[in-house]
Amino acid sequence: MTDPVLNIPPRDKAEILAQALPYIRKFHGKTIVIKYGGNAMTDPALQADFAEDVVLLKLVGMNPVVVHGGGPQIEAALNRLGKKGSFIQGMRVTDAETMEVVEWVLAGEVQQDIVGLINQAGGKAVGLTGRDGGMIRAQKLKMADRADPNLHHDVGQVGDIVSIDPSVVKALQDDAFIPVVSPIGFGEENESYNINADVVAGKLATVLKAEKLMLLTNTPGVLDKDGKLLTNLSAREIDDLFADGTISGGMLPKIEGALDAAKSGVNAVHIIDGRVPHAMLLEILTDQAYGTMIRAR
Ligand SMILES: Nc1ncnc2c1ncn2[C@@H]1O[C@H](COP(=O)(O)OP(=O)(O)O)[C@@H](O)[C@H]1O
Ligand SMILES: CC(=O)N[C@@H](CCC(=O)OP(=O)(O)O)C(=O)O
Repeated sequence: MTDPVLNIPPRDKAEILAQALPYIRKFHGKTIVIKYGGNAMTDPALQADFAEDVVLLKLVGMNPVVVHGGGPQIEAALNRLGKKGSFIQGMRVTDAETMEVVEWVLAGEVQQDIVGLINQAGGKAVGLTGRDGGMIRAQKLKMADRADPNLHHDVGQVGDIVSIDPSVVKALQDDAFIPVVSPIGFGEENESYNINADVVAGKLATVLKAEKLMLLTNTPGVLDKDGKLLTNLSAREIDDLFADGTISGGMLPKIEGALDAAKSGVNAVHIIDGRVPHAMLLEILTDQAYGTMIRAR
């Protein structure tokens, strides 16, 4: 499909690669964290394109790490059980039954689909949750209300990341594997936590000292009140957008994850449209500015 805002037609991969050499040199050996949002992965043809693009990045010497979401897929599974999900400030309220569904949908279904597609495209993907290698330690999130910080919301088993140990991801990268991470953490009593995938992607990019963080979603980027694409956003501009309600729902944790990574030293942080074929390759391998770039200052 054509990008609805920028009016960019789908590009042929060969055309992208013709421009790519300087970027392949620049990012050789660098880590690129790619958040693959549940809303960007609804079309099977685009999923196959995504997997091929990840393999291509690996083949030319970069180190892609995929963190996947699955909000719509979790919602569909809950609906099949006669349940309906609810969200507070972009976070799913997660009771014990919902947590079980989250674990089997993310780790059992979505992650394994992505692993299978990457392997089919010629890569060697390995699926991990935050439990594997003791990667993501979490605790129960204490969520303050955005409008009234004295008010707190109980969102159940939603996790706040305590620490990320990236050694399992690094070991896999060094061995030519492509890690595919589900956003599930574990607590002191070995309890499971549901963590927003954007937040995991932001923190993982930071601890891996990634060169780039790309968040693939189902909008052309961050939009202003009139639906116009904002190509560049600083921390201050983001505060204004939070304050006037322009950013809401799933975009709240996305921008938080993005800003956290930008402030912690990840060089380039982009929110881009995963519905555009090869959006990720266009962003990484061409000089085309694309989606919204999040800047620390
Ligand atoms: N200012 C904004 N610009 C773009 N999208 C926004 C904005 N505010 C809220 N959103 C919503 O955020 C959604 C993306 O977040 P989310 O649904 O969690 O996607 P993903 O599954 O990719 O993480 C968009 O589809 C849109 O509905
Ligand atoms: C706490 C919380 O909200 N967790 C998310 C985890 C999946 C996710 O983040 O999926 P997307 O990236 O597709 O939105 C959820 O349960 O939906």
